[in-house]
Amino acid sequence: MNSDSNAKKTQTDKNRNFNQSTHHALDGIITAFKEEANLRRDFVIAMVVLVAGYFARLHYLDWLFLILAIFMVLLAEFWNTVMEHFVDLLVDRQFHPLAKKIKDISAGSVLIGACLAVIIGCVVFGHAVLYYF
Ligand SMILES: Nc1ncnc2c1ncn2[C@@H]1O[C@H](COP(=O)(O)OP(=O)(O)OP(=O)(O)O)[C@@H](O)[C@H]1O
Repeated sequence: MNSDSNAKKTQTDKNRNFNQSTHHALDGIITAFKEEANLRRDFVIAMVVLVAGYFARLHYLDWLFLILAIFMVLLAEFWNTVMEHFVDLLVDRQFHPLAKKIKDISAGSVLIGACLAVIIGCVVFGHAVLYYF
Protein backbone atom coordinates (compact mmCIF):
# COMPACT_ATOMS: atom_id res chain seq x y z
CA MET A 1 0.00 0.00 0.00
CA ASN A 2 1.54 3.35 -0.99
CA SER A 3 1.73 6.43 1.24
CA ASP A 4 -0.97 8.27 -0.76
CA SER A 5 -3.65 5.62 -0.01
CA ASN A 6 -2.53 5.55 3.64
CA ALA A 7 -2.95 9.33 3.77
CA LYS A 8 -6.49 8.98 2.32
CA LYS A 9 -7.48 6.48 5.04
CA THR A 10 -6.26 8.68 7.88
CA GLN A 11 -7.16 12.09 6.41
CA THR A 12 -8.11 14.70 9.01
CA ASP A 13 -7.31 17.87 7.07
CA LYS A 14 -9.73 19.66 4.73
CA ASN A 15 -10.81 18.15 1.40
CA ARG A 16 -8.75 19.57 -1.44
CA ASN A 17 -11.41 19.72 -4.15
CA PHE A 18 -15.07 19.11 -5.03
CA ASN A 19 -14.38 15.51 -6.18
CA GLN A 20 -12.82 14.60 -2.87
CA SER A 21 -15.69 16.22 -0.92
CA THR A 22 -18.28 14.37 -3.04
CA HIS A 23 -16.39 11.08 -2.62
CA HIS A 24 -16.49 11.40 1.17
CA ALA A 25 -20.15 12.50 1.14
CA LEU A 26 -21.06 9.39 -0.92
CA ASP A 27 -19.01 7.26 1.51
CA GLY A 28 -21.17 8.71 4.31
CA ILE A 29 -24.41 7.87 2.49
CA ILE A 30 -23.25 4.28 1.77
CA THR A 31 -22.13 3.78 5.40
CA ALA A 32 -25.44 5.09 6.73
CA PHE A 33 -27.46 2.74 4.49
CA LYS A 34 -25.20 -0.23 5.35
CA GLU A 35 -25.39 0.32 9.11
CA GLU A 36 -28.91 1.72 9.70
CA ALA A 37 -31.81 -0.71 9.30
CA ASN A 38 -34.30 2.16 9.86
CA LEU A 39 -32.86 4.03 6.90
CA ARG A 40 -33.14 0.96 4.65
CA ARG A 41 -36.76 0.43 5.79
CA ASP A 42 -37.61 4.09 5.04
CA PHE A 43 -35.98 3.78 1.62
CA VAL A 44 -38.04 0.69 0.76
CA ILE A 45 -41.24 2.45 1.89
CA ALA A 46 -40.27 5.47 -0.24
CA MET A 47 -39.82 3.22 -3.30
CA VAL A 48 -43.24 1.62 -2.73
CA VAL A 49 -44.82 5.09 -2.40
CA LEU A 50 -43.14 6.27 -5.63
CA VAL A 51 -44.39 3.19 -7.54
CA ALA A 52 -47.91 3.73 -6.11
CA GLY A 53 -47.66 7.39 -7.19
CA TYR A 54 -46.78 6.29 -10.72
CA PHE A 55 -49.86 4.07 -10.97
CA ALA A 56 -52.09 6.73 -9.35
CA ARG A 57 -50.97 9.18 -12.10
CA LEU A 58 -50.44 12.00 -9.63
CA HIS A 59 -50.46 15.71 -10.41
CA TYR A 60 -46.99 17.29 -10.47
CA LEU A 61 -47.75 19.21 -7.25
CA ASP A 62 -48.60 15.92 -5.53
CA TRP A 63 -45.24 14.55 -6.71
CA LEU A 64 -43.53 17.61 -5.27
CA PHE A 65 -45.14 17.07 -1.85
CA LEU A 66 -44.37 13.33 -1.88
CA ILE A 67 -40.72 13.87 -2.81
CA LEU A 68 -40.36 16.59 -0.16
CA ALA A 69 -41.88 14.24 2.44
CA ILE A 70 -39.54 11.39 1.44
CA PHE A 71 -36.41 13.56 1.57
CA MET A 72 -37.52 15.10 4.87
CA VAL A 73 -37.77 11.65 6.50
CA LEU A 74 -34.45 10.50 5.02
CA LEU A 75 -32.71 13.71 6.19
CA ALA A 76 -34.19 13.31 9.68
CA GLU A 77 -32.90 9.69 9.78
CA PHE A 78 -29.45 10.84 8.66
CA TRP A 79 -29.30 13.52 11.36
CA ASN A 80 -30.57 11.08 13.97
CA THR A 81 -27.76 8.72 12.97
CA VAL A 82 -25.24 11.56 13.24
CA MET A 83 -26.55 12.39 16.73
CA GLU A 84 -26.34 8.76 17.86
CA HIS A 85 -22.74 8.42 16.70
CA PHE A 86 -21.78 11.80 18.12
CA VAL A 87 -23.25 10.95 21.52
CA ASP A 88 -21.57 7.50 21.51
CA LEU A 89 -18.26 9.20 20.68
CA LEU A 90 -18.70 11.64 23.58
CA VAL A 91 -19.84 9.24 26.31
CA ASP A 92 -18.16 6.09 25.00
CA ARG A 93 -21.35 4.01 25.53
CA GLN A 94 -21.55 4.93 29.23
CA PHE A 95 -25.05 5.71 30.49
CA HIS A 96 -25.63 9.47 30.82
CA PRO A 97 -29.01 11.22 31.29
CA LEU A 98 -28.03 13.92 28.80
CA ALA A 99 -27.03 11.28 26.23
CA LYS A 100 -30.48 9.72 26.65
CA LYS A 101 -32.15 13.14 26.32
CA ILE A 102 -30.25 13.96 23.10
CA LYS A 103 -30.89 10.56 21.51
CA ASP A 104 -34.58 10.52 22.50
CA ILE A 105 -35.24 14.07 21.26
CA SER A 106 -33.38 13.28 18.04
CA ALA A 107 -35.49 10.12 17.57
CA GLY A 108 -38.56 12.26 18.33
CA SER A 109 -37.70 14.55 15.42
CA VAL A 110 -37.70 11.51 13.10
CA LEU A 111 -41.10 10.48 14.46
CA ILE A 112 -42.52 13.98 13.85
CA GLY A 113 -41.14 13.95 10.29
CA ALA A 114 -42.61 10.49 9.68
CA CYS A 115 -46.04 11.63 10.99
CA LEU A 116 -45.98 14.60 8.62
CA ALA A 117 -45.00 12.29 5.74
CA VAL A 118 -47.91 9.95 6.55
CA ILE A 119 -50.33 12.93 6.59
CA ILE A 120 -48.99 14.15 3.23
CA GLY A 121 -49.28 10.62 1.80
CA CYS A 122 -52.89 10.30 3.02
CA VAL A 123 -53.86 13.69 1.54
CA VAL A 124 -52.13 13.02 -1.81
CA PHE A 125 -53.41 9.44 -2.31
CA GLY A 126 -56.79 10.19 -0.70
CA HIS A 127 -57.28 13.00 -3.21
CA ALA A 128 -56.16 10.77 -6.10
CA VAL A 129 -58.62 8.03 -5.10
CA LEU A 130 -61.53 10.50 -4.74
CA TYR A 131 -60.65 12.11 -8.08
CA TYR A 132 -60.46 8.89 -10.11
CA PHE A 133 -63.37 6.91 -8.58
N1 LIG B 1 -25.19 6.56 26.46
C1 LIG B 1 -26.50 6.51 26.73
N2 LIG B 1 -26.99 7.03 27.87
C2 LIG B 1 -28.32 6.98 28.15
N3 LIG B 1 -29.24 6.43 27.35
C3 LIG B 1 -28.83 5.91 26.18
C4 LIG B 1 -27.44 5.91 25.81
N4 LIG B 1 -27.32 5.31 24.59
C5 LIG B 1 -28.58 4.99 24.22
N5 LIG B 1 -29.48 5.31 25.16
C6 LIG B 1 -30.94 5.06 25.11
O1 LIG B 1 -31.14 3.89 24.33
C7 LIG B 1 -31.92 4.18 23.16
C8 LIG B 1 -31.35 3.39 21.98
O2 LIG B 1 -30.08 3.92 21.68
P1 LIG B 1 -29.31 3.56 20.33
O3 LIG B 1 -28.09 4.36 20.24
O4 LIG B 1 -29.16 2.08 20.27
O5 LIG B 1 -30.32 4.05 19.28
P2 LIG B 1 -31.04 3.20 18.13
O6 LIG B 1 -31.61 1.94 18.65
O7 LIG B 1 -30.10 3.13 17.02
O8 LIG B 1 -32.22 4.23 17.92
P3 LIG B 1 -33.12 4.46 16.62
O9 LIG B 1 -34.20 3.43 16.74
O10 LIG B 1 -33.61 5.88 16.77
O11 LIG B 1 -32.20 4.30 15.45
C9 LIG B 1 -31.83 5.69 22.98
O12 LIG B 1 -33.00 6.18 22.36
C10 LIG B 1 -31.72 6.17 24.44
O13 LIG B 1 -33.00 6.26 25.04
